[in-house]
Amino acid sequence: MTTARLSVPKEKIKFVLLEGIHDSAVQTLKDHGYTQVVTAPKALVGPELVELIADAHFLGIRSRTQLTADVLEKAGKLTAIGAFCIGTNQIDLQAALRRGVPVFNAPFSNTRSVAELVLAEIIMLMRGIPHKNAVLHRNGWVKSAAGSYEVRGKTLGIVGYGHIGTQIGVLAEHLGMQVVFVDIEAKLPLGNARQLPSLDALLQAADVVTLHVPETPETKDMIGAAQLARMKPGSHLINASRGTVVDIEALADALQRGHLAGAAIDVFPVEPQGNDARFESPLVAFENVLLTPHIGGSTAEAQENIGREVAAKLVRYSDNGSTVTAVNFPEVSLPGHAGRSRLLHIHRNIPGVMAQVNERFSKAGINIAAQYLRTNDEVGYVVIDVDSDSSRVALDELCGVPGTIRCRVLY
Ligand SMILES: NC(=O)c1ccc[n+]([C@@H]2O[C@H](COP(=O)([O-])OP(=O)(O)OC[C@H]3O[C@@H](n4cnc5c(N)ncnc54)[C@H](O)[C@@H]3O)[C@@H](O)[C@H]2O)c1
Ligand SMILES: O=C(O)[C@H](O)COP(=O)(O)O
Repeated sequence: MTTARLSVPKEKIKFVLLEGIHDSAVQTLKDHGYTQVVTAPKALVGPELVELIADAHFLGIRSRTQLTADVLEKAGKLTAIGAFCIGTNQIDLQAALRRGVPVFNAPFSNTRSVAELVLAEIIMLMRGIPHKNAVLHRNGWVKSAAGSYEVRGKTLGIVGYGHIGTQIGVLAEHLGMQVVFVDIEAKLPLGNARQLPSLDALLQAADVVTLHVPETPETKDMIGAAQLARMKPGSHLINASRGTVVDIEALADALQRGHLAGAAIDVFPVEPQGNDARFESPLVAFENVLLTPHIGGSTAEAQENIGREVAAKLVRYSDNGSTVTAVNFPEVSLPGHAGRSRLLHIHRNIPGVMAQVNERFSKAGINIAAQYLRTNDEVGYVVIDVDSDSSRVALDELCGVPGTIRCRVLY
């Protein structure tokens, strides 16, 4: 891979924001002097995506845009990526790291929105509302208590007790539910929640099972035919995590046989690219399934906050070099550098790079005012503050160091 020298004046830095990212992001960028912002309302794929990001310095996406190693390879100027959501499974994080591109996300801003939706779905499912609603839309009438239950006293099983799972547990207890959960980590149970030793134990105990794990190789098809068979007859499944976590054919089969009384599904193995595309799923046949178009985090509050939060992280990286909260990159927290020039150097983590940097600066007579270094297994990130009149020479020296992936001077 060739070394990228990326020192661009602010007004020439190009941001591309896809998937209808909230205007608060554009406003935040403008407030900080970044005026070249291109937006698109949906996810892009193939040549359309490659063409738009070919000269982008910063790219903002949500959960739909797939940033593979191949796509990243074609975005030679890319400096950082913002995932304006929680999940980062749509990005090849290792490929981005190897290209010296940090990835930032919004780990909390939409979690309350998901928790509120799931809480509503628990009640809707336990009262059989999806089916009753569908019947009335066909001019029918089903006034009956059969299959309708209060949630009070019932058991909610939470799979993945993180930011979303914990909030749902607390809200559900307020409704009088018993809460059990599983997680790969030992977690502090909030309220009266209890951590169970296995997924099987949870599936056998819960009246409603709700999934809140990330997409990983371990969570792929985590709920398949065998797990669905272990759920209580007449129980309900909610998935607002990732579409890959549930085997949809197996779920359709469990619903068909009447083993499950209902489900609420917000995420799907294959989702349409945008609002003009067609949605296909075997679940459309079931009136007892609440289907939503991946809108768990789609509220005005969440999207506005995410827009501001992730744009601010990109601005901070661009203005200051800070990589704090990057999900794939050595994290460096940096003070301001008023009165000095700041150089950023991203290199392969091989022996001798720092020795080379210091030797070259010493030979060129460049005084280092401050230096910060963090590494991980693959990459080193060093930030060097120098007197402004030596910044050009310093950049030339830095870019010449063997192992350099990227070097940049901040204006
Ligand atoms: N539907 C939506 O619009 C929407 C919105 C936000 C987030 N999400 C999805 O929800 C997921 C969870 O969000 P969060 O903020 O709670 O994340 P989080 O990282 O705070 O929590 C995830 C929890 O899952 C646990 N976990 C990981 N692998 C596991 C496994 N194999 N078995 C059991 N537990 C496991 C983790 O230890 C962690 O406690 C996100 O990764 C994202 O994919 C969807
Ligand atoms: O990962 C997330 O935060 C959710 O899946 C929401 O994704 P979205 O921004 O594409 O709605």
